[in-house]
Amino acid sequence: MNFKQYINGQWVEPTNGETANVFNPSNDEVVGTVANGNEKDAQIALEAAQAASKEWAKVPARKRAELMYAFVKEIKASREELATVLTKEQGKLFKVAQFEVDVCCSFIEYACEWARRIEGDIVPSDNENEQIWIQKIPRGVVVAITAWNFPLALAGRKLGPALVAGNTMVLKPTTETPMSTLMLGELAKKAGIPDGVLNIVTGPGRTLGTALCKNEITKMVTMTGSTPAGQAIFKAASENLAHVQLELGGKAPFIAFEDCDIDAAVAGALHSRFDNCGQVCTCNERMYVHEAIYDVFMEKFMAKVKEIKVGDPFDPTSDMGAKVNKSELKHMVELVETSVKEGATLAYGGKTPEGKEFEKGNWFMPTILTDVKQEMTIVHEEAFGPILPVIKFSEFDEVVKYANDCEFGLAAMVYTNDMNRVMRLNSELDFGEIYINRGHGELHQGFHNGYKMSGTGGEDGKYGFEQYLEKKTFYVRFKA
Ligand SMILES: NC(=O)C1=CN([C@@H]2O[C@H](COP(=O)(O)OP(=O)(O)OC[C@H]3O[C@@H](n4cnc5c(N)ncnc54)[C@H](OP(=O)(O)O)[C@@H]3O)[C@@H](O)[C@H]2O)C=CC1
Ligand SMILES: O=C(O)[C@@H](O)[C@@H]1OC[C@H](O)[C@H]1O
Repeated sequence: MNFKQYINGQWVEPTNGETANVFNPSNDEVVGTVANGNEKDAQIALEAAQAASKEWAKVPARKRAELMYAFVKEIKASREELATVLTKEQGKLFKVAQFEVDVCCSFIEYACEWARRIEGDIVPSDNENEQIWIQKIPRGVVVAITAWNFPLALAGRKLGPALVAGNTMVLKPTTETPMSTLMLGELAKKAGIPDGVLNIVTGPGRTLGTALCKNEITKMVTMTGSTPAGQAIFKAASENLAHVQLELGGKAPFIAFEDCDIDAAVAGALHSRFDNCGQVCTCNERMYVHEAIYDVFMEKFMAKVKEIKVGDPFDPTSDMGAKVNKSELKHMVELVETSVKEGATLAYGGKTPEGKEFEKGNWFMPTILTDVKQEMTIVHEEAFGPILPVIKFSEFDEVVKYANDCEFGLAAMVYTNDMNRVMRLNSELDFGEIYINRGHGELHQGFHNGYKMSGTGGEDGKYGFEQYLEKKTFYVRFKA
């Protein structure tokens, strides 16, 4: 598969004629090429989005939603092809890739439900014969930049609300996993989305991405990815004070109190760490288990970890695929080495599985570290992979202090049946998204909101949709 830039409803060569290879994380094979675009491509795509923005904003929201439902229909019709490409470029289990296509669709469908809820206000004035009208209008051109862990779902999460709200978009997927996102271009065209409303370009974030963010045409930037990249984007977008929505890194604590349902907590801890090979921003990145249940909990948990089958993502019996690239794999090895040097015990995994099938690709075993201390690197640095440090705790105040001792503040997971404790945790845990008695997994009608270095703005739900709208206030005086 070889892709060009999708601009103004056409597939066009990058201005520099350069291409980049896309590699299969499971076997290192080249699965396709994409445009390795630059600043010039960014300008061309932004001008196309700008040219389409006035007409698209005039389309009644309900009609926009009808076109987006038609887009969803086209995506659903290509579910198997999209999921196959997604697995080949990202390495995720095929069944997870199929689910991700469904999630991309449900993000867009959720946004369509807001089409007839774009409501402003008429506010009484302090002056006689005057009214105040606060109107909700589209921002204009939105730049969306996505990460490699859920490229298709993240695309739907952003283009859905942006386009339903009446904006046009330039979408830049990561160079790691761009192909399934590029396929959305053809499907949007088939659905009747007007040319220029959705443009999809590929190229390095530091060059093409930065050019998109700092351009005066850009009225909003929505990005999902690492904190350092998010900070760079924040700076670039500040040149024209574009509105910025950043979903960044995380280091979610998972806390099992002495009164928890141990089997439920074990199940929640397991999937919250190893889903998508641990490459989810809300993953269980550090686990705190109360001393009273530690032995029985860890016996059950380790038994389940050892059952995890790493393997071919197209094999329905596989439980976990490969890491997305070599540098991520190297990061896994380094984190384990550092942890052991700092005094942790490698209780399981910590290396590439044995076997011929693992000689190529970026394979890493589910890894458990015990005898971990709060001050160790692994408790603070995001792994974003299948490594879990475990700490035994005794007191409530101690574990809350540990949980909050983190530069990130995205998600936290807690298992307890003590309502008083839940209410205290609600006020004392410094995270934007807290799961009580269940593992991670946000819903569209929630609000995916990172505190501290996990981001700014938040997305999803009512508050996420609102960010794709600008307000315009009229003071209207009339003759009585
Ligand atoms: N909070 C959340 O919801 C999520 C957070 N993440 C975080 O993202 C990280 C992993 O994803 P990963 O893709 O490696 O993240 P990166 O931050 O490396 O890249 C994310 C996107 O940003 C682009 N980018 C990078 N630097 C810049 C820049 N200076 N200006 C403009 N765009 C830029 C990248 O382009 P390119 O790579 O093509 O150069 C890519 O499209 C992890 O830290 C994880 O925690 C991931 C998913 C969800
Ligand atoms: O960004 C993430 O890692 C999560 O928010 C993930 O992205 C899309 C999925 O729906 C979420 O689980």
